[in-house]
Amino acid sequence: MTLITDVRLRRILDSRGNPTVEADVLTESGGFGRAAAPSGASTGEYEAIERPPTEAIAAAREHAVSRLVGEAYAGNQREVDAILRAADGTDDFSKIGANSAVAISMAAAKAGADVLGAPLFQHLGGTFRGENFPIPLGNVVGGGEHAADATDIQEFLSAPVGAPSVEDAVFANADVHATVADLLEERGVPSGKGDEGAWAPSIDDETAFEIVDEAVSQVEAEVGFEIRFGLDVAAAEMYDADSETYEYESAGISRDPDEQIDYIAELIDEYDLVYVEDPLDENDYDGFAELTDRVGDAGAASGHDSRADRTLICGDDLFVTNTVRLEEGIDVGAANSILIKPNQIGTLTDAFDAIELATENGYDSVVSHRSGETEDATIAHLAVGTDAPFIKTGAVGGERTAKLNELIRIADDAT
Ligand SMILES: O=C(O)[C@@H](CO)OP(=O)(O)O
Ligand SMILES: [Mg+2]
Repeated sequence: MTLITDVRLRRILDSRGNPTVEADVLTESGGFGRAAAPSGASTGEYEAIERPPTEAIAAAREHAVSRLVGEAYAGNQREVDAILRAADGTDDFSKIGANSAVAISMAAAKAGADVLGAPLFQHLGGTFRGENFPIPLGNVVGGGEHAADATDIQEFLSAPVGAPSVEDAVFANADVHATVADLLEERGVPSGKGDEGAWAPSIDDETAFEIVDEAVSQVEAEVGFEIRFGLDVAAAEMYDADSETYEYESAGISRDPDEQIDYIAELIDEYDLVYVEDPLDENDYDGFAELTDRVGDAGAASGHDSRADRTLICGDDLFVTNTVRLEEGIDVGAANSILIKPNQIGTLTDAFDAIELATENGYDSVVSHRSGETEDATIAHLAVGTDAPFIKTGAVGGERTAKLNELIRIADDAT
């Protein structure tokens, strides 16, 4: 019944106004799934390859579509994804493009769920997936590759670790975002927004820490549950391999790797950070291991939610959702958490395998959006279906709220 009868591919707009790939998958019994590929700006060196959409679509039509149509069952995700891999024939999807691959993979999953009449998270995770919801990490101030003339650190992330429900958590992050705007206005700092909807004022990192710390405390007092915050340093973007230093350009500071580790450890201590993503370059497994060893056990939330019982050191560009790179990290104790971005690796199967490997080894998974997004909400279902403890998908903005509102609907049994 879920035999794929058609795969249609087209170019659509993403949130940055760039073209991206959308896929429709149709099945024999009338099942339908539609999904679109997101796109990164601070992409990791080891990510699967995103091809220009026109080329990715042509290549997928030529090499993948005929292998799926009349051959594969949308309900059998591993089969669909294995066919995509075989049709591509490379390790990094450089032939059909990870953008075509991930769009087809996610659309097939939705078509499979549609035939079953089940919500996507249940098709992906099974009936007995449990009752947990991920804690949303909301980007409230940012710069780096996501906004010009703003903070060096790419993302300051509100983390409502004590929220009693996903709905409370989503609204708390929106409150923190709004409170940051008030605090910026009080200081007379004008601000636009970056690619993910976070405020992108022309302030240094130190000022951003003060403002986010204050905003989080204010909202915490209002809502009555614990809110902490975290960072995506996106340090690979500031690492200069020639001088072997991290360049904080707006602050005019250079840090060597040891100084960078000390700096991050001090920030965790001073601001009681619950989450730090990519604090070091994407090739520095040993540095990640040293930092994790120093701070990984710190920062337990005060008893609200056992899912936030330590400081997460998360590998994004380090692991690129790739089980081979994650294995290397596990071997040396680099990080205690992995960012999961399906388009970094190309298929839902690969993303699942990374989550499973992480869980087996005590690493927390953080399912994530990209800076370039669409209204596609698959990652909300992926996070719930895999029981991921965190999801990072912004705080405001239509392409971000598409996922956040879907989480609320899932909790309300209304998808
Ligand atoms: O670095 C990141 O984690 C992401 C998403 O926030 O950014 P991008 O999609 O630009 O890689
Ligand atoms: Mg990142």
